[in-house]
Amino acid sequence: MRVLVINPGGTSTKISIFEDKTEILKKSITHTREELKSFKKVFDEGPYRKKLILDILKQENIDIKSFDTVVGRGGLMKPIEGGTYKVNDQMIEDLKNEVNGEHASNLGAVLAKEIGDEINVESFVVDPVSVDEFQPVSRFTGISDIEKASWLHALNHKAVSRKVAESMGGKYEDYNFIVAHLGSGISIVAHKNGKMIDGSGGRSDGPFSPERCGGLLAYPLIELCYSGKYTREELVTKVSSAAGMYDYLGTKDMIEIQNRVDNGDKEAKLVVDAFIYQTTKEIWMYAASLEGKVDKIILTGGIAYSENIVHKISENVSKLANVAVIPGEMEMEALALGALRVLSGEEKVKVYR
Ligand SMILES: Nc1ncnc2c1ncn2[C@@H]1O[C@H](COP(=O)(O)OP(=O)(O)O)[C@@H](O)[C@H]1O
Ligand SMILES: CCCC(=O)OP(=O)(O)O
Repeated sequence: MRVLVINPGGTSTKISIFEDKTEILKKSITHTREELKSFKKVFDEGPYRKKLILDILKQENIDIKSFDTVVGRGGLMKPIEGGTYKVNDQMIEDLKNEVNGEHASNLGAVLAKEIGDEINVESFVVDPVSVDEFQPVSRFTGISDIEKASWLHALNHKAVSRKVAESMGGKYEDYNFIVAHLGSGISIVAHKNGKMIDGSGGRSDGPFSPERCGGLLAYPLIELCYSGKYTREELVTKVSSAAGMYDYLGTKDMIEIQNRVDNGDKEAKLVVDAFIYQTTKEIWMYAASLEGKVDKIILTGGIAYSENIVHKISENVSKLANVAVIPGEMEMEALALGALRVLSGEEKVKVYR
């Protein structure tokens, strides 16, 4: 089976080719802010990103007709349970109408379907961002107009959990994990026997990240909204891509920030300490969702490459459970394997309605 995997992100489009479970090609196209500025909506970027993908395949002398399936990172469709879904018209319509918000991953299904349709093969998405397995009690905020919903890096969460479970000799469903995805966005989630029952994610919840705010205080936020300092659009941009480390230190690059710390920059040290403190607190908090029965804490995402941060968080949570570190992400592999599981009949494909 030859699988084309497409993963559109805020600043990149990643593609991989898998032959069965083996990745034979991986490419990442970086998009600058300037480049994407001309598109009003994420959805408008589709044709541009598609052309870049097809150009790479051409450069690599890969015939698109050679693919047996195309799989994309699923975005913000209606809340659904985890699994592999065939891309259908309803899904495309919902993504186009941004039923659950705007995010680059919304293009995953669109690009997979367009290329799949062209070569007459099925297209899929796996564990989209809108996978919502929260238990009812996790949804309360204390204000009936606002419900907490799942909006997180579900694909990588489930992929690293499956990997760690396998290394422990069991299945994802056999264990309780707390997974901290530490990337440019952060999500920290309690996984109970294969379900993400509670967690903090990309929408102003949890610790601040390299580019996003964390959980915000209601009253100061109301004051800021009505202060006239920012328009609505500016504030949305700020909390989603110009907050966190960037707002405090002017960069989202954790390697640079660590260099500053190593060179004695006290301000940078305090911000990094605050990040470690908030992340530690959040991990301990989700232990409560698992009644303290935590089989493993998993640290993943780009920041999990940082020896200093990983060491400090691991020390801070060592009384709770052992820590496994899977730096970076396993998204491309998770997408390919998700499609292969349904094509081989190992797992039933899910229908999006
Ligand atoms: N070796 C490293 N040490 C510390 N931080 C790193 C390292 N490599 C990447 N990062 C940081 O990880 C973050 C990006 O994480 P990543 O998981 O790639 O996020 P995304 O895919 O959401 O952009 C950036 O802040 C980057 O600086
Ligand atoms: C919160 C899940 C979606 C998300 O924010 O992903 P990125 O951090 O890759 O933008």
